[in-house]
This record gives sequence, structure tokens and C-alpha cells, in this order.
Amino acid sequence: MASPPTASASASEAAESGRRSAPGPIDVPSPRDHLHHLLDRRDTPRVVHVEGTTMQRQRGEAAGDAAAAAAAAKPEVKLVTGDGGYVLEDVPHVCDYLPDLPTYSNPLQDNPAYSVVKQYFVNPDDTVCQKAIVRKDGPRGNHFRRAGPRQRVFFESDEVHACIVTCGGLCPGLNTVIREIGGYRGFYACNTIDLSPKSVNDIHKRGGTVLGTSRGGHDTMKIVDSIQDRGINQVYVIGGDGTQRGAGVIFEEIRRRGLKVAVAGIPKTIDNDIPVIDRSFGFDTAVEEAQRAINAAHVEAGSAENGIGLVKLMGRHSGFIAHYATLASRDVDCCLIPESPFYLEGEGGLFRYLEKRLKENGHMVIVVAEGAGQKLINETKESMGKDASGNSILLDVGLWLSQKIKEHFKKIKTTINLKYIDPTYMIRAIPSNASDNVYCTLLAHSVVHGAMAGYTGFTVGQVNGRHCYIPFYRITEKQNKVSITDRMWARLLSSTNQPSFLSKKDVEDAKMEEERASKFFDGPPPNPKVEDKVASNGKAVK
Ligand SMILES: Nc1ncnc2c1ncn2[C@@H]1O[C@H](COP(=O)(O)OP(=O)(O)OP(=O)(O)O)[C@@H](O)[C@H]1O
Ligand SMILES: O=P(O)(O)OC[C@H]1O[C@](O)(CO)[C@@H](O)[C@@H]1O
Ligand SMILES: [Mg+2]
Repeated sequence: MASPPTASASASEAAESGRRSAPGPIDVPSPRDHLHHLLDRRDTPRVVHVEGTTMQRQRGEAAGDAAAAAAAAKPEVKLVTGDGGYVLEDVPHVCDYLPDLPTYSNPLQDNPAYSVVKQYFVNPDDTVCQKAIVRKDGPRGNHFRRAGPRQRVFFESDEVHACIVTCGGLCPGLNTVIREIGGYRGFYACNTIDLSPKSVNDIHKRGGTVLGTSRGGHDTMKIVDSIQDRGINQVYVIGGDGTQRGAGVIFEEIRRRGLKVAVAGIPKTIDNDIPVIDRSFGFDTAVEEAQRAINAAHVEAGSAENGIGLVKLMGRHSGFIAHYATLASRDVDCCLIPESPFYLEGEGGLFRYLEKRLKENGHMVIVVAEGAGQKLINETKESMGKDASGNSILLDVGLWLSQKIKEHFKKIKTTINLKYIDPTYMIRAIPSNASDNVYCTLLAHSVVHGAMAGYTGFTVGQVNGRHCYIPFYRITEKQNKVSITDRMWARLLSSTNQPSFLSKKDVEDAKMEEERASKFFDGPPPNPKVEDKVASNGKAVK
């Protein structure tokens, strides 16, 4: 019988043999393939691969030439491999480039509130697995460093000079995170009143961000100059994929300058489009608030003859809010999201379904995510260009669809009553609900613990219910999307009874695409093929 696969080849060995021909669409990657992928990431040429306790720098500052400097400015992949196909995708630490920093005992141990906790400090070796489901003969897979307080910290409380920045769109919960980070010294100290500025005291009850937010205008050098000039040593960045990318470059520049500054991200986006993590804060609140709009649409539609209620929800590229709001409501007859293209005319099209549903039920509710149907709209309308951050400005699918539906029913001489509701900005401007509030609080604590422990260049996130530290590149390399080949989307289809708008070929293509993506982004599969198993000497095991 084959021994359990491991991915413990050295980085150089892995990089060398990693460039084999691309496997076919139905191949599943071995843990070694995945390791190669991590080592070979186009944007991540610098690799630190740790086996046991040995660290090998593949390329870096030592060469001292321009190429090395350029390489040094790129993200570094830090891998630790272990038995049974265990891979830890570790995050950078200030000691990686400032090796002799002093440490201090964590002041939390003197806080009476925490004295009752059995084991408050996390074991430094604790890691969180990315895939909760594994099989007995499969590899243990990808892991991230567990978040939480460490016994030794790299900053003294009095020495901390933190800054917080929020970027991108609004999101319920922003103020809760700001409040909890802002109160860091209060968090560790006994007298929280002295250390929590009055101004942040009740900001978690307000929507928006007390700091303000913006798009565009990222200038790495100016930002890092300002961090340096002001003597800031902890930078907390709250934002979506763009913001985390920005934080990644700030971190690289800080490391290049050799500053003792921790850069840490807290992922924010109501669209829930950040990969790896269970969900982003504010999403739960958005889904809950969307119910009010859907209820209103349902009441309006049900009160009129041939009533149609149409609700637009946010979701630029990912239709999670529409998806979950539909599932939660049960009053929705059709949900349209960016991930699932639809068409209007003919058999299996939207209009036929609307006609059928109105005949059966006399009214109906449609939920559409703002990014849905953009290709269809673009056939007749010019695109709107980009926002200051480079995101495409979307055409209003709600208005467009309302118009199209009205035209269609006019053509077939049927009177309808269509009410279009656009609650998008109202939804994202509210304060977070109770569940998001707790989530934000814990995320904020976890991120502060990470920075205090000297970790940097990471985003805090919940993975399989546990908080962990995830390298920036993992959060920004792709977007989290609704998988239309997943059971969850099938549940929606079975609850609304809407057409899937997909041909057999579309489904096959989608499956193949998702398999390819998960092959490279989600770590080793639970059960690799036997011939893909690799022993610790790098040889294939049969
Ligand atoms: N590759 C990048 N390098 C540096 N800065 C970036 C990069 N991408 C985006 N940014 C900056 O990050 C900030 C936020 O980006 P963006 O407006 O796309 O919002 P976001 O963080 O993705 O949030 P959301 O999509 O939830 O609204 C902007 O100031 C933008 O200039
Ligand atoms: O109008 P703004 O502020 O650019 O934001 C719109 C975008 O922000 C988000 O709320 C978050 O990315 C998207 O759902 C939406 O497309
Ligand atoms: Mg974004």
C-alpha cells in the first residue's frame, strides 16, 4: 500500500520539476502539484520553504543587484511542509528581516478578566486547515497559522503607535472593527476607560465608517513615507480585494525599508467576494436587510393584478447577497446573479418563465444582483468606464430589466404591474447586526494579536469557524464567486423553480472551470490519484 503522500520536497527541487505539462481538465492535483503551484506563482518569485525547522531563501536581497531588489519587492511565499501532505502557507514575520528584535511578555496575562481562561494563549504551532473535509487516505492539505494571543509579543503596549485605514465601499461593521482596534491598549489594560477614546465609544451603533473611505489614490511611496514620518508601527487596513492588494504593496515596501512595522488586513466587503474565508463581515447584515426590500416587493406584487416586484441587490461580480437573500426569503420566484448568465427570449428564457409564473400565481418577485446580465445590456448600451480604483462601473440591470419586461408584456398584450425597488445603498449604510457585530469584534481582536506577535503582511480571516492569518496574496489572487455547480445554488433553483438558463455544455464548462480554479487555489484535493502521490524524497509512490 502506498504510504501517505507528503509535499516535503525542497523548494529548488520543487521549482525545477514543477514545470511539467499541464494536466487535462479532469486531473486532480497532487499535493506536490499544489506545492509547485505555490512555488511557481507568477507574481511570487520569492520563496521561503521550511521543512521542519530549516529555512531556505531561494532568492532575495542578498544578491544586491537590481533584479534581486525587484524580486525583493514581490510577495514571498513561505511554506512549511510536514507529514501526511501537510502544508502550512505561513505569513511573514518582522523577524524575517529584523532577526534580533526583543520580545516582551504579553500584558494580557495580568488582566483579571482573562485570568479565568484555562488556556488563553494559543500554541504557536497551532494551524487551521483550509479544507474541513478530508479522507483517511488523502493528504492533510493546506493550513494557515491560527490567530490569537501569543505569550510573547514584539511590541510593548506603550510603544504601539497604530493607524487604521478604511477603503472601498461602505459595509456594515466597519465602525465595530475600528472601535475594537482603536481600543487596543484598553483591550490589554485593566482600565479600559482611560485607553478607549470617548469618540469611538458608540461608533459600532452607526453605519458607515467614522474614518471616511475612498477609492483610488494609492501611492505606495507617499503612504510608507507618511508611516515612517509619523512613527507608526502597526498599520491596520480594512477593505476589500483592492484594499488588501494595496496593503500587500505597502507591506513589501515596509519590508524593503527594513521598518519594524506590522501591516495587517481585515477583509471587508458586503459582496462576500473574498476567497478562502468563511464569509466577510457585513454580509450577514446585508442579507438580513435585503429581506425588508424583498418583503416590500412581495407585498406590492401580491396586491396587484399580474404584479411583479423587482429588487436589485449589490454584488458586482459575486451574487452571494442575492443568492442568500433569496434562500432566506422563500418569496422569490427568480434570482439572477453575475455567475449564471441568463437570456430573455425563447424556450427556457426569462420571459417564458415570467408568463408561466404569472398565470400560475398571479404575481411574482425577482431578485437581481447588480452585476447580473451585464453582457446582455452591453449589447445595446455603451459601457460606463471605470471608477477611481479601476473597477468597471456597472450599467443598471434593474432599470434595464424593468424596461425589457414592460416591453415584452406590452408586446403580448398583457397588463402587468411592475414595481422596481433599489435598496442597495440603504442596505450597505446600516450598522451591523448582532451576529456581524460579534464577528467584527473577534476579527479585530485577532488581527491585533497577530500584529502584536510580530506577524505582518497578513489578512485575518475565519476559515472553517477558526480565525487565522492568511498571506495577502491568497486573498487577492482570485475572487470568491457563487459556484453554479454547487449544491447551494441547486438548493436555490429547487426553491424558486426558476430555469437554470444553462445548457448541458454550459454546466460541463462551468464544472471544468471550477475544477481548474480549485486545483490551483484551494490546496491539495482530499483524495489524489495514487500515481500522483509523492514520497518525501520527491519520487512518485505507486
Ligand atoms: N493593485 C493595487 N495596488 C495598490 N492599491 C490598490 C490596488 N488595487 C486597488 N488599490 C487601492 O485600494 C483601494 C480600494 O480599492 P477598491 O476601490 O477596489 O475597493 P475594495 O477594497 O476592493 O472594496 P470593495 O470592492 O468592497 O468596495 C483604492 O484606494 C485603490 O486605489
Ligand atoms: O458606488 P460605489 O461606492 O463605488 O460602490 C459600489 C460597489 O461597492 C460595493 O458595495 C462593494 O464592492 C459593490 O457591491 C458595489 O458595486
Ligand atoms: Mg473590490
